[in-house]
Amino acid sequence: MDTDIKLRERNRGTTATRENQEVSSFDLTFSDLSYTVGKGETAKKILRQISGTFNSGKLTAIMGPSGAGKTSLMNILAGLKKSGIEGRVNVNGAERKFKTFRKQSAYITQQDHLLSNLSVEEYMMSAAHLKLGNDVSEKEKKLTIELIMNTLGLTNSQSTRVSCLSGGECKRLAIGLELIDNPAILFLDEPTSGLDSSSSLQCVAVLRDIAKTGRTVVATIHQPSTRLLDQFDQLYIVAGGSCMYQGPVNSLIPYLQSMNLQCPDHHNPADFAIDVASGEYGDVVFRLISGIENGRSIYQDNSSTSCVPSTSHDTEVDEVDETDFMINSHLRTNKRGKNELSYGAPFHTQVAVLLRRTWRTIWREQILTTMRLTLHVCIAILIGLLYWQIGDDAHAIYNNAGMLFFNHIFILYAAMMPTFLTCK
Ligand SMILES: Nc1ncnc2c1ncn2[C@@H]1O[C@H](COP(=O)(O)OP(=O)(O)OP(=O)(O)O)[C@@H](O)[C@H]1O
Repeated sequence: MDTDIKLRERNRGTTATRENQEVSSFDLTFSDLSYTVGKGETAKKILRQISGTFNSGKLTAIMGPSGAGKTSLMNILAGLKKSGIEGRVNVNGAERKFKTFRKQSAYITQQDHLLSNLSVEEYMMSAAHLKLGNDVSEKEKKLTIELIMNTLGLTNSQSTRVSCLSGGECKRLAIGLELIDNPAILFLDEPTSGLDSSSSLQCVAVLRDIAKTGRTVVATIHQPSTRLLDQFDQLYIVAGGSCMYQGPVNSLIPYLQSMNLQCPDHHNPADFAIDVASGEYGDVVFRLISGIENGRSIYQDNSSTSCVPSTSHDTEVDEVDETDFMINSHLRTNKRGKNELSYGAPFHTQVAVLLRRTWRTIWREQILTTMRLTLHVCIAILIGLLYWQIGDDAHAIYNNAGMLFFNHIFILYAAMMPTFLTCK
């Protein structure tokens, strides 16, 4: 209760400075993007001169049948793939610069690679130390993570270890960790995979809130329910490496209707669109791709002009409520790392934070720690008995060398043991 009040007070305090906050928004456009893997006869075209626009302040879903090229597209846009690519990717109209872009954006993978023995708060704090560096005070870091946890609904679980979190909470934690250094563009690969419908809704609602703060949020998504789909602002459908639809979610059905494709009553529009993209309604995909000019246009359900060039978009950010602003204001204050291209914490801080974090995780592996302690004690007794008082005996030089060799090997393997035992 106290924390709630404090947070509200802090929030009120930051609201006063709202006018002074610079909102850096990044519109991502890509044109004639092709992606080919392999060479010569084995070459495979994954993306085919695809174009599109992902606007700031919008939550965009990339949808499509399995193998259509969604992940490839997102990896290319996030800068994770660099070879075999043709075409242009622009940020706010200027060519994307990899070094800058990697710092302006964050990529949240489908699998959360989280350390299971840390609590939510410890995890967030370690990330804050690493990402925000020494220029940001401890108090400011604490405030930042408190606000992120509050916004993502993780406050009640802040002392819970990752191993005990639900799937939805793990996903929200993964998002929270990326939010600490205030990325302007957020890519998420299937953020709802493995979550039940209510956790999926919660997760996407969080993403929607983040988008409302002026960020560009792009997520690939598989078979969303109608309710889930409604949470998204924009939809980008990939079919066989080409763009089949780009536009607002609620314009999807009118677009398909304009191509003589009638979504059956009570049918999930997302499922219908995927069926169409998979070719279940005949060879209409080509018409759909031409209709949207392979992503060069954005469809709008407007009787006079149905398609507008993808560059003429509305970048106006929706009105944000108190919660949205919490992310907006406090995270924006931490933008120095992004804009000045610094590397967050200096090397010695990184080493110290990572050592502390590793020590905690190892110590909390109770079975492992007990085993290691027992093993060390047993081996120490054994070596002590075997090589008792040989150090002063010049005749036992080979035994001395043998003991040193044995100790080195033992220390080496004992250090590797946690990796063997904890890797899955
Ligand atoms: N490096 C590669 N070498 C060969 N084929 C590849 C490579 N990368 C991707 N592909 C192929 O490209 C196609 C698109 O892959 P991608 O992962 O982008 O699809 P997707 O739409 O994300 O699928 P899913 O929804 O199943 O994850 C697939 O057929 C995949 O096998």
